[in-house]
Parts: sequence; structure tokens; C-alpha cells
Amino acid sequence: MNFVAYADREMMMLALADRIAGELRQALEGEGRVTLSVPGGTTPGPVFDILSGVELDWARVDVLLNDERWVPETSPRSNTALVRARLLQGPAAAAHLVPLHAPTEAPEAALGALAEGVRAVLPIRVLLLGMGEDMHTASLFPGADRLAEALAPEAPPLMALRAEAAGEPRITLTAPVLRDAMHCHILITGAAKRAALDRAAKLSEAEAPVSVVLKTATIHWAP
Ligand SMILES: O=C(O)[C@H](O)[C@@H](O)[C@H](O)[C@H](O)COP(=O)(O)O
Repeated sequence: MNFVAYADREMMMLALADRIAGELRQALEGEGRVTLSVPGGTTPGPVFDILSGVELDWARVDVLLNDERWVPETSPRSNTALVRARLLQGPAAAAHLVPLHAPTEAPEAALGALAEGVRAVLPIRVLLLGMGEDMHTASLFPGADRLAEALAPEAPPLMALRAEAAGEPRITLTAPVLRDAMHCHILITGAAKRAALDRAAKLSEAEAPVSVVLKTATIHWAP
């Protein structure tokens, strides 16, 4: 795995945003539209803040979340709300957000329509992922009810699954879609996640789902 350790978080967020912007800019030179996939959670906000101000042809960028928690957009746990508030601002407001949530009670009721939107923007050109201390990435949680299906090479791009650690039901991109991304970055902070990542390298995909991308990803870490 390609591991980059930064002296502090601020430097990491700046360097990572710059790298992502460069990859998008280069892709936009050769492609009509490009897809950027991003995580929710508590870590990526500062990268979004920086990236949103970058001058790019954002109108040709499709922004796709890695995963979504099945909560309304008014919830503080909504990844869609986070992306709207922190990434789709300034110049980046011109980007197109691919919906990963709909106001149905269960995710399964909306899965077909959402999956159609996802399929239309694959493959992912630039993939930014987070990771939990339990070694989940996107919403591929160890012990999730349908994890084996989501890790399989023939998995559909988007699946709904449930896991105790996840809280609410989740909708997530699956392993083949993550693996197919042209550029893959994992953003982690703190000693516990660094230790988890080292453990993941020695475990199976079912035990440590983040390992599906460890070969292709650049890991960005700061204390
Ligand atoms: O919706 C989510 O929960 C995420 O997309 C998830 O995969 C996240 O990246 C990790 O859980 C890390 O989350 P933190 O950054 O909050 O630690």
C-alpha cells in the first residue's frame, strides 16, 4: 500500500485537495464528464472546504457519495447534507450531485432508481474514501447482513445493507465499483485508525472490508 504520513491535519487536507483537483483537472482535459466519489462522516469536511474553492470546470463533474445513511437530509447524520454544505459551494456548486437518498422508509424501495443514476456516472475517476476503526469503508461494515454479496466480483454497483455498528440502514457502493476507480485515496487521522489500517493489511476482506482497495489506494494519514 502507498502510505503518506503528514506532519499535521491541515497540511494533509491542503495536499489532498490539491491532488484531487489535479486529477480532476487532468481527467477533464480528455473526458466530457468525470466522476468524483466522496465519503461522508466527520473527517473530510476540511478537504471539501478547500476543494469547493478550486477553479475547475465543475459543471462537468458528477459528485457521488461513497455511501449514505438512510436518514432525511435534515438529519445531522446525512452525508448528502454534508456534501451540499461543504463541497457544493462556491465554484463547486456547479457540479452535479448524484442522488443517493430518497424519502422512502426503507432504502430498498428507492434502490432501483438510485442505482440507475449511479450506473450512468461509472466508472469513478477520483475516489476519496474514509475508514472506521472497525476497518469499514463506504458502508461495507464487518458483520453487515449482505457484506459477502457486496464484496463479490459480480455485485451490483449499489446495495442496501444493515450492520449493528452502522446505526441506521445504509446504501453503499460495492467492492467492484471501488476497485475500478482510476485514482483512489483513503483519508484517515489518529493513531487508532493507523493501527487499524495495519491490521487490515493482514486480514480477509470480510474481516477488514477496507482491504478491497488497499492495493490500489494511496493512504493519507495525519496524527
Ligand atoms: O457515511 C459514512 O459513515 C462514511 O462514508 C464512512 O465510510 C466513513 O468514511 C467512515 O465511517 C469514517 O468516518 P469518520 O470520518 O466520521 O471517522
